[in-house]
Amino acid sequence: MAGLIDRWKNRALTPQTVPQAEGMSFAEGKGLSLYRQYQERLLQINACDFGDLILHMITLMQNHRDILASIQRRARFLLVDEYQDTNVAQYLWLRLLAQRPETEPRHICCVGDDDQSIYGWRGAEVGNILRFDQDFPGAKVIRLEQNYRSTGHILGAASSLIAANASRLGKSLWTEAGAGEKIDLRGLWDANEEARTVGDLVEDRQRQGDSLSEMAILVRAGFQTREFEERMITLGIPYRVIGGPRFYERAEIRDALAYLRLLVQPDDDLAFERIINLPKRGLGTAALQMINRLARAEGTSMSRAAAQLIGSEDLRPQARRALAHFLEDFKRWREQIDQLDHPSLTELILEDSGIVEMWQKDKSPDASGRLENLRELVGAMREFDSLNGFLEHISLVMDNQEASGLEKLTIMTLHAAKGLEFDTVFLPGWEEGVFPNQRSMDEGG
Ligand SMILES: Nc1ncnc2c1ncn2[C@@H]1O[C@H](COP(=O)(O)OP(=O)(O)OP(=O)(O)O)[C@@H](O)[C@H]1O
Repeated sequence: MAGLIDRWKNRALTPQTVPQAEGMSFAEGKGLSLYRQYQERLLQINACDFGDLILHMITLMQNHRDILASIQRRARFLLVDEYQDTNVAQYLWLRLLAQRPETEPRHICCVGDDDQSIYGWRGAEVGNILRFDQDFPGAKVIRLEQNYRSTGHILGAASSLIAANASRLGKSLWTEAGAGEKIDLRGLWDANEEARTVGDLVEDRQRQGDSLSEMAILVRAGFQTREFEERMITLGIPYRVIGGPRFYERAEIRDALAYLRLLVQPDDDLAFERIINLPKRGLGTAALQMINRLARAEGTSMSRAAAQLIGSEDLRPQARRALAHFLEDFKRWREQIDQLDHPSLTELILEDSGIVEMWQKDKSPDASGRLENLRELVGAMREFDSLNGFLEHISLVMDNQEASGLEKLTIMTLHAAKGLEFDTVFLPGWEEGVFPNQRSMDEGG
């Protein structure tokens, strides 16, 4: 619901202006009415959400011309960066600010690059920049075509790729930096081979005296960092993941690992505590405290204390039932250890426990990335002979504390890399469905 409302706000739609058909689109037709109630509640508690910051300004400026005029008098020079990433609401807000009376000078300067529009998925409208000279007649368009960042070969390759884009103003980049090294293009079998090859190339460059902090691996989606992280750990190359935790430190991965650890080691209290109420199964703090107290009193593990508790009357019946289910699930999964291979067993656990469903129902923007990470985890397990072997590997990986002060190789998504510069860049995973991402092909933007 939060996502839906945010998208409406990005398009400058208030509860009064959401089109009727769209208003019926959520919660069995209640979307619009929930939006209205949400706005009323915000008003009652004198609060604004992020989208309101601009939406209220638009409403205010549209309905109170005197206020608009006074703001226009104060904001005489407008400078906008990353114009290609503005959404409808920001655009309308800007138009209102910029439309000073004809008799007064208008000063607005927008910098942007239609070829770098990467935020369509959160409401950015590349159309804003494409229409700029019509929206602001008389504005002068200056093409900044000299590039200071990249060498000739890189510009050439990038320009010919982007030439295939459908909506763009078009420009021809050039540089005085010289042709530079050629782009090294290789077809490799899978991510594992990519990680090996990149690892070797990084080492080669290090031997030639290149600094690790001048090298980066850029991936399209978060789950892809895993192969590279493992390879760098094996080679002892210090690395950092920008824009998010390292793969095995991500919350959903730690959750899944806790399930697996408890599976093979029922006395692992840390794992037990992490997942006892994840996904939520009505075993809150009270139940947990009771299990904890009993475990300490008896000098036993929480799993064993929990098993005792379900035979007693101490817990509320609902919590007792939930706890019994939880323990039965684990008993059933343990019986499968010898029947199923460990990736299939993990898939089963992720499904049965409700973890997958929990993320499928989650409407936050990173939920689909978390599901991808979980799939990647199952994929990673296939490289090991047994569950124990895999878990041992993980403890080694997790132990590999981030060394501070050292030069590090950077691993990050292309989105996080915007505006940064490196001497050597590796771009793995350019394959159907990954880059471009399948979702962006299906949904556009
Ligand atoms: N006139 C110049 N002479 C030399 N170097 C320059 C010049 N202008 C920009 N640069 C260099 O080019 C790089 C990119 O500059 P800048 O960040 O201003 O570009 P940008 O177009 O705003 O980038 P983006 O598209 O990411 O917004 C920087 O390393 C900067 O130092």
